[in-house]
Amino acid sequence: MFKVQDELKARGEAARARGILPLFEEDAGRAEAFSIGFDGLLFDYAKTHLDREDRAALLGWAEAAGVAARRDAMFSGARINETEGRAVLHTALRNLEGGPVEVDGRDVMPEIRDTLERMKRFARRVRAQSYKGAGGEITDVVNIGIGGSHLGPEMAVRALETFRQGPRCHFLSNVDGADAADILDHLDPRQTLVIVASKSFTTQETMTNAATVRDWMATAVDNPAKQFVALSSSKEKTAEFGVPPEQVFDFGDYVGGRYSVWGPIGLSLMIAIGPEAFGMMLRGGAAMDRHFREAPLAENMPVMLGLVGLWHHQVMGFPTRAVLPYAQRLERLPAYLQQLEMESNGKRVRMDGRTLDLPSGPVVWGEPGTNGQHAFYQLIHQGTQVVPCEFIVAAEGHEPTLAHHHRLLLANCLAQSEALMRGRDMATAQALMAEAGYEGAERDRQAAHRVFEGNRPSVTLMIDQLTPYRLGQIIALYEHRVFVEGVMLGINSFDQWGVELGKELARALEPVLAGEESAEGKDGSTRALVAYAQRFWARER
Ligand SMILES: O=P(O)(O)OC[C@H]1O[C@H](O)[C@H](O)[C@@H](O)[C@@H]1O
Repeated sequence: MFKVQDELKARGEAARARGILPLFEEDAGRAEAFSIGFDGLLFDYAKTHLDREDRAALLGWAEAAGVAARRDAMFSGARINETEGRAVLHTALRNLEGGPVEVDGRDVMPEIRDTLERMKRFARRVRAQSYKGAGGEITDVVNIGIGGSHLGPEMAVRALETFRQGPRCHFLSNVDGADAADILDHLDPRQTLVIVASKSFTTQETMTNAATVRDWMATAVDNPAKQFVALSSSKEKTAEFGVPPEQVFDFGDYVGGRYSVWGPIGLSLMIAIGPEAFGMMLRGGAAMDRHFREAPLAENMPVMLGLVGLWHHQVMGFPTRAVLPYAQRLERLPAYLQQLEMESNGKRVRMDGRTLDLPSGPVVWGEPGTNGQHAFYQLIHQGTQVVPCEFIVAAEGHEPTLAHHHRLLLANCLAQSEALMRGRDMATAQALMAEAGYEGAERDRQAAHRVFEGNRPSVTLMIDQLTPYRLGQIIALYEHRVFVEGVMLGINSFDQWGVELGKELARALEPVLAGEESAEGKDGSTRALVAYAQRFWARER
């Protein structure tokens, strides 16, 4: 195993001491050498501590970890999700111009194409208003799902609002009745199409919400199941629920939940933006797949984004990373990436069963700029923790009459990465305070608060404009980045055993809360919290 602890740790320390800005002075070609342009995207990682030798060392690690071979195994349909015994083929969902993809000798492309055609036909009918609810045309679509069956379509529908001509889409996910109440409150059941999105069709939150929405619909519609669509891997369970088979869109177990927006789980998106625009998103994803498979590692965008991630978290020891889209319509991208990255790489055991000897994936968080600037950027600029930032911004917006807004947005984005890198030293701060009339010790005290350490790394992903194609590229870029980091850490990015224990305990606690089972055996804290709720309920009744 390549010893990152040794060579790279030493490199990380040297890089920290050296800083970022001097690298631009030493290397006039740095901006070009530390960026990758591909098919309309510009990924700039020049504002990091990496120099050419550090990068070569990271690439050495990628080679030693067998990233290329593992990537090829994934695309080939091998069962690389070893803890669940599954192939990992979300890429096949967008392989529409490619050749066959086989799992155990069976080509999965015909079933993928067939389902996509059925989705298109259905989406067209809803959009053309030839598919009708009990009260006429469908004005609203409610997608019921959680995790991977929620975040992808919700994020993408919001991102592509400019392209929406179809009915309004709502996303019901939380088992909190408030979520259902707030969404249903504004809708007419006779004109609402309900999509139950659940790969397993057993997820407690989704099935509870689906039953509630079916009851709500039954108050106004004779046959509510007719206005239900199911997206799932389990045809038996969708039949049990009563969804007509022609309204069930299924997919293979080789599509993981958090990678599933490209197929049936994306139906609400397809209804919103239309099959053609949805197809453009698939094309964008496929273009990134080709790049990931073909570009040499050093010029490979997902590989380099992954290496920068590992450099920041595993080598430099920065505990989190912020995703900061300067695009209001990408407001759900950080939440989407939280699942993609943290559910994929937040693990402490390697594929071979050994405990990781490096930190696993970082905490990922973020909010759109410029809003974040007026909230948490204080910590990013002057806090004691370094937060590597990932900026995403388009050169142009979709509001031609508001182009001046967009220039301000872009100026703010670029200013932040510059400020993080440059900082402001004590001498400059002192001069500013002297100008403001402070003197002596008071000048220095005031100046200390206005110092910015600088040397804080960021990367910027720049696009021309946020379109379905670009969104497809961006999602696939992040999917492959997560893959690269997972392979290099030796972990399985495609299972999620860590979510199971809480589910089991919740199932056991419900009857305890209901008073049907005793709280005996529970810890004192849990017993006290149960007792508080029960006392409250007793008083209410
Ligand atoms: O699509 P479903 O089977 O309903 O699963 C929904 C979600 O719940 C699971 O517990 C996992 O944490 C997610 O990876 C998954 O996307």
